[in-house]
Amino acid sequence: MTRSRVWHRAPKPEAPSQGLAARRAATILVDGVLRRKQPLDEQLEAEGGPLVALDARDRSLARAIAGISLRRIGSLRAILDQLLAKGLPGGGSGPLEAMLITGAAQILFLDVPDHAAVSLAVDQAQAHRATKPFAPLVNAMLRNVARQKDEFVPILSDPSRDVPRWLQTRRVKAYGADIAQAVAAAERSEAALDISVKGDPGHWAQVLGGIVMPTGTVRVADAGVVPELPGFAEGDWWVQDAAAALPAALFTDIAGKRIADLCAAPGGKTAQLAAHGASVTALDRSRRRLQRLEENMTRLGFSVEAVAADAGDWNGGQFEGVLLDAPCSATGTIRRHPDVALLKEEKDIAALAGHQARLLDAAADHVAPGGTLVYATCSLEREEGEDQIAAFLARDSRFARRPVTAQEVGAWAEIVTNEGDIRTLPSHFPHENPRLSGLDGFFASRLVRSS
Ligand SMILES: C[S@@+](CC[C@H](N)C(=O)[O-])C[C@H]1O[C@@H](n2cnc3c(N)ncnc32)[C@H](O)[C@@H]1O
Repeated sequence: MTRSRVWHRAPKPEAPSQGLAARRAATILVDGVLRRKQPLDEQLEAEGGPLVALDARDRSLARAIAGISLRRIGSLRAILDQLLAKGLPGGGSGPLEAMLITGAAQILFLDVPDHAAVSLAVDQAQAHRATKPFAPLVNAMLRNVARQKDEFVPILSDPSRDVPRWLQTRRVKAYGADIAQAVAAAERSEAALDISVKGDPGHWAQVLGGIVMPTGTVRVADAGVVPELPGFAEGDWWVQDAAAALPAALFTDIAGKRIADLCAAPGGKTAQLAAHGASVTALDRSRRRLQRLEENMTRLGFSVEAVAADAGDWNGGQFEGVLLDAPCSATGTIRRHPDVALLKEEKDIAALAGHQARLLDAAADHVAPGGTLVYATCSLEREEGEDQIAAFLARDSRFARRPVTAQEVGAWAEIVTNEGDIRTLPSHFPHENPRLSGLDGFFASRLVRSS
């Protein structure tokens, strides 16, 4: 039987007695998302977080295990369900489910010997009071996963299994069944490192071993540790998904103009505006995130005005350009943040859309007559994109769309809608190397104020 498995690169495995710390950390991360509903990035950035005591190699292994476990959680749960006729004992006491999920993920998707994955999961179960009684079950289950790999091919080959049902249903409704399935398939691959560069993209593609995308983003597969790459410390480039680089690029001739970036941190789009010579006021409600923006601007050598304020009630006056990269469900970024699929709920969409509408109205008042307003979200939900702009244009007659043309985005017609907005999908930019494929799902619209 042909295997449909894709091996994800993990650091070379060690002897089974080693590597327990990395497995334990991965289990804590996955358990944090599943039971405590804590975002992965928040756990990774937290003081004293699970990776703190690990060396670089174990950190990278723990991240790889947690990442693939969350990315393929629907398939992994289906396989465990098939093996566990009566469900998880005790409804899954403590981190039992996370131990099984991370163990099975190593067996099915990572280049880790089966016996190491099984025995390290059993060691973890034995070391934890809540799971100790179930150590024999962990052993039996994971041995069965290893033994029956080929029987799971039908489960593993349906990408929609890894998308929560409510989200898949919405996608089918918004984009049709084929595109929804292509998006789910694209989300199975880990995203590449995308960077925006100050200088010549061709030069940096050569230095970093990457490719140049139609819009000038440099894309690198398997880049390694970002701060150690050439040009990072020197401030020659910054990390930014190719789709995330599109909204700020919709402002034209901004050298010397005043632009307000209203939801700015950590500053990817602020950096683009500054790189094009704009005088940028970067606003964010979160002081912690604004501090990161300031650190990023210092590294890049850009001088911007950073303001900690709520964009909904800020009295900052008028600008020639306003960018509103609004807080959103982030359902376009699941390739990069697989935990989003597990942490968001359908009811969040309407609440976020209401918040975005209020921010959009506030942003509109900061645009001087003749000025440009760019609205963007990294969501695939129409309520946060196309519908939001349709409703705004219907209620604010001062604004009209200035349609984006394919020429403005590297002749990439696929990402421009009939109305002249940008709509990218994770299934865009297919490449023979899956690690170089895909885009974050973004929406962006460019509006101009007449009076
Ligand atoms: C999508 S992120 C921005 C990403 C950023 N534009 C970039 O390119 O790096 C949204 C940001 O909006 C901020 N935010 C959320 N609600 C806000 C509000 N009412 N006023 C100002 N900032 C807000 C969040 O703190 C978060 O940093």
